[in-house]
Amino acid sequence: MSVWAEASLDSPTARTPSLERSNGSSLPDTPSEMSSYLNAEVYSIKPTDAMALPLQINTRQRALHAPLPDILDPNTAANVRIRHICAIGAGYVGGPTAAIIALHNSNVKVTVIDQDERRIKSWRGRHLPIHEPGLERIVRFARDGTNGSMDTISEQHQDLPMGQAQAGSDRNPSRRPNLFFSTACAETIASSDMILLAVNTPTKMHGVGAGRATDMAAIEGAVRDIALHAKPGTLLVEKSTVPCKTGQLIKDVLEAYRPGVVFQILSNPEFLSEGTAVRDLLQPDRVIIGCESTLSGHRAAAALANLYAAWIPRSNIIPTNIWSAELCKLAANAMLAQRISSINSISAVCERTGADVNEVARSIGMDPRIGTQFLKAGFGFGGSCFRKDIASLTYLAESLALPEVASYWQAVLIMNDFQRDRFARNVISRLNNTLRGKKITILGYAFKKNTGDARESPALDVIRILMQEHPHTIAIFDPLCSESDVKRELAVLDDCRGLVQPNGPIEIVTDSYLACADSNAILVLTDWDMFKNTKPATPDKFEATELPQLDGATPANIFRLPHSVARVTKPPSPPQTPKMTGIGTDLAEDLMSEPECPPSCEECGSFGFGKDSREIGHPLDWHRISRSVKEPRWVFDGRGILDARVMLGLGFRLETLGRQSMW
Ligand SMILES: NC(=O)c1ccc[n+]([C@@H]2O[C@H](COP(=O)([O-])OP(=O)(O)OC[C@H]3O[C@@H](n4cnc5c(N)ncnc54)[C@H](O)[C@@H]3O)[C@@H](O)[C@H]2O)c1
Ligand SMILES: O=c1ccn([C@@H]2O[C@H](COP(=O)(O)OP(=O)(O)O[C@H]3O[C@H](CO)[C@@H](O)[C@H](O)[C@H]3O)[C@@H](O)[C@H]2O)c(=O)[nH]1
Repeated sequence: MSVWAEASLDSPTARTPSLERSNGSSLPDTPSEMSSYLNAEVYSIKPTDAMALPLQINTRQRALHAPLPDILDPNTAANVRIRHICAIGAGYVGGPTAAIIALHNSNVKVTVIDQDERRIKSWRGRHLPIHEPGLERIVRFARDGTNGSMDTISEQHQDLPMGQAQAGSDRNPSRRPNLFFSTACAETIASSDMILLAVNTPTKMHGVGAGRATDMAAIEGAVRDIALHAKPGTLLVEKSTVPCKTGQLIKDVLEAYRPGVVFQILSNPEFLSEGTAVRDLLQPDRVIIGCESTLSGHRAAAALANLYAAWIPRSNIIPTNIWSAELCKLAANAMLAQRISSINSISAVCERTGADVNEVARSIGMDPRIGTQFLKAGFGFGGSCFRKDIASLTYLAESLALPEVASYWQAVLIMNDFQRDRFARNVISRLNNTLRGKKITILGYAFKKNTGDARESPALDVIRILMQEHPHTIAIFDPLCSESDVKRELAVLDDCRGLVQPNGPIEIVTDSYLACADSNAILVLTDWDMFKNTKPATPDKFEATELPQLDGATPANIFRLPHSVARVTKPPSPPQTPKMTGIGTDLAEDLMSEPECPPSCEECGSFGFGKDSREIGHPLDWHRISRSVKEPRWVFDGRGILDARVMLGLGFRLETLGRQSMW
């Protein structure tokens, strides 16, 4: 271990001795060998190694370089010039993160690369591949530029320290594009000073650790590309959620493919939630930066901190060591999911006792030690993160010979499955234990509102269980999920081949009223505001967003206020006319024109992304639906969003998780 601690990382050309491998063997050559190496190696950490290493480095380095410069001091990175940043992975993290960094650092070029040509084409065009409230305007701003009356900020303030360029003016400047999307991976990597790793890290589906371990293939591929093409001294930032100790693996892979060349590795986990990604990125609770305890480690971390400091108070930036940074992401997700499973377990008790889970959640949430968030009972959490990150944590714990820790977190997933199963089985039970000849309507496929992400939707498992009862039709309506995405997800059901073909039992319907017509039961599976039968406090917004208001910021200057001027205040209640992501209409008018779509563009008129945003936000008329469904008008509320009295008044039989039946 001391080999690494002693590495002279302060010279960009110095050879970095790699960590000693426990079995003493050389690194594998082929990608598949490398993949198994990554998975075997990451979990072969001895508990003593995992805990002692940062301490050893700290102790050693304190002796070598005491005191190390402050990461939060802007001058610490004075000799680190970041002119070009590359984000690998144009997904839910890479795209929005790059866009916000570009927006706030107009003197830095930011290029997002991906091997998926379709995705890159979408990012370059009018139909972004992911939907996030407010994102489109920000991408337009940074990607296309504006044609205001002033010279570009980058021309005017070229010698200002990074991140301070925007603060200088209170007029609308013109702005050259500084956000790019490309499939030219090698060239982009080669010209970058900093690389953000934002590739997918799903659960391994086969082989060692299948179903639990993290599949490191995408990380490995990206790191190999970096090793082959990046300049010596390039800063590598882990944005992906990875198992603890991945920084060490990355170092080993780099050393294997590019022996002797030094790269600095930072861990900077992303905490954004889908549906609120723009708000989360603009005003994160904290930014964690894990680095090595060396002079160059601190300089690298300070360079990253300077980028964030363009819009985030330095007090919200938390420096730490790499392993803590990696682990805190898994731990945060596990604890959030654990709260949901906890309240869901209580919901089952409520149904049998007559208690109301909403009342219980409200009462316990008022204890400030517990807090109100993530206590909404429902038919289980979904999304691409919680399940796989808890699986990764349990696998890590097992690998560290901590079976009790593993089974503790495993219970969170078991409770989630239990909740989903009992919701689906209750539907079948209420419909007399048979779905033959019946139509079931599913309102909402996305795992949560305000996103079109169809991955890991808990709806899929409900559909799987319902399909075993051979319903005549399952009609699915979601205001934002695209038909092709839902079909792709449904295709993973083992017994689902052909089910979504014409005349198959599963229909994806673009009209909510058609989806509900003649239905024997309506299942509300996403908490879209449009499904609610009460007036939502904040309606679903698409182009408009729920961004917090900033004191002293007009819509036009909100992005140019230095954070010291912009004080965060609570959003006004009731909400004002929604702002267009904070970029005022005057700036919006200055936006350079968007690329045109070809006349044959399928997305221009398609369901999902092409849909008119005003139509999406239009609330459902439950009265109209009550007249078109079959008696006895069953509604199963999997998200606890429907007002029972209103539904009963319309003649529905409402079943809500965590409450006794209402009919
Ligand atoms: N989705 C979220 O809300 C969220 C939030 C925080 C953290 N994360 C984490 O961030 C990471 C990315 O998540 P995501 O949802 O953005 O994933 P994603 O699947 O949407 O995007 C990943 C992209 O990386 C690309 N890619 C993979 N290997 C590549 C390579 N070698 N070169 C170029 N491109 C490559 C893929 O083609 C894909 O487009 C994951 O580790 C995830 O756990 C996700
Ligand atoms: O009280 C609650 C809160 C959420 N959910 C469900 O939990 C799932 C996840 O919701 P949320 O956490 O809001 O969305 P994600 O986009 O999955 O974000 C989580 O996962 C991301 C990826 O790691 C992290 O960055 C975020 O911090 C973390 O909140 C969804 O199905 C929600 O419906 C509930 O059932 N009850």
